[in-house]
Amino acid sequence: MTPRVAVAGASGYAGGEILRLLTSHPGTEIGAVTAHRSADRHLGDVQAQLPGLADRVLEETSARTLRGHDVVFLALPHGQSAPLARELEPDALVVDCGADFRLRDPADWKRFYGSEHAGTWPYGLPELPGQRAELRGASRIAVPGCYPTAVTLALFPAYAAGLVEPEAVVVAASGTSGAGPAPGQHLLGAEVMGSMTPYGVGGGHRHTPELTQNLSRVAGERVTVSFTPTLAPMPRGILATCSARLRPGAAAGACGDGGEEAVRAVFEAAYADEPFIRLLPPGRWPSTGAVLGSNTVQVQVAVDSEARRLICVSAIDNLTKGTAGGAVQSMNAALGLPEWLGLSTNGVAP
Ligand SMILES: NC(=O)C1=CN([C@@H]2O[C@H](COP(=O)(O)OP(=O)(O)OC[C@H]3O[C@@H](n4cnc5c(N)ncnc54)[C@H](OP(=O)(O)O)[C@@H]3O)[C@@H](O)[C@H]2O)C=CC1
Ligand SMILES: CC(=O)N[C@@H](CCC(=O)OP(=O)(O)O)C(=O)O
Repeated sequence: MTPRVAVAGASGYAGGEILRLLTSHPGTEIGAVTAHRSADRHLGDVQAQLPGLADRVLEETSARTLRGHDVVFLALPHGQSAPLARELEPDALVVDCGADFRLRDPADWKRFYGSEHAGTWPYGLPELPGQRAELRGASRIAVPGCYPTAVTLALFPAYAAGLVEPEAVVVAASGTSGAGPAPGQHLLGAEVMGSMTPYGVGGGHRHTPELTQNLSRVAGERVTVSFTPTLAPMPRGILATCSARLRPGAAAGACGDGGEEAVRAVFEAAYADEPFIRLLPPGRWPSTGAVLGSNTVQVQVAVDSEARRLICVSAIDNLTKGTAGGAVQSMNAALGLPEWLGLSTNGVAP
């Protein structure tokens, strides 16, 4: 039987992107679409890019409207998912795009989100080593933050192979849709266009513990991450530039003749069976424009022999692979469907 899918937060950026993907998903049927302030409005009033669903009426977001579905996507502000999820059927698949269930350490949650920790769900990043087994048949999934998706997928092969020291430095630029449509002064077009600025500098961004959690798990030891996010004057996309010092043994090989090929071979092997990760040919670099609207992750790696550092660069669309695409991919994995169903590797360019 075709799974019936509800989308909570259907009036938002992430909810709208989930619906865009589900309209081309051959294995699901769209059920309730819900919202908060936009409840009772037509979807066409708030998501003009979805003409096929324009006549659907947004219902209020509540357990009553979401129950009775096989799959429920929650695309709500942080903190709203946990109380709602408790009221949903235990055997429905609930996929949360918010942060409520991503972190394992309650102290991390308290420090970065300020409230009580609601728990930890299987993490919706199928490419993370060992994660597919955890997702298959799962009834609750926590979709990663957009920066953690871009950074973890760029760096995990280096940590899995023991190539680098457990201290990474990441500078990542994101399009403004990553912040949602909240009318903060700093997101006005006049403030954002033609200008770039960092934020959350000095370990203050809430994705820092998520990055540490992911990379430490792969490395088998605690990995610290110095993470600096940057707001870029574009609607969508994340470009993450990640680096880590090569371990002395690895550096000797990686910085010598043919070393970069050996490093590439590690990444090629790690990504070999991944439908959405593309290690670019030597000399080509990831660009956000090339992955727009797709579930693709572009990656490139280089060895800086002088600094003895490994550089890994990735590009994703924050709303597709960084949220809604990752959510649909994880749903597919949980339901035992091909992971690529409803998801494209082709971007929209120029
Ligand atoms: N934007 C991105 O790139 C990413 C977002 N996410 C996560 O996805 C979630 C949604 O983000 P995004 O779509 O950007 O945010 P939006 O602000 O665009 O959408 C939020 C949605 O939640 C609804 N909503 C607002 N307040 C409440 C409330 N109190 N109770 C129930 N529903 C409410 C809104 O309804 P209405 O508009 O009708 O009031 C809207 O549908 C967040 O947790 C975010 O962190 C994750 C990764 C990346
Ligand atoms: C540009 C921008 O503001 N981006 C958001 C990240 C959005 C996201 O993926 O994260 P969550 O799901 O954890 O909110 C931020 O830095 O807060």
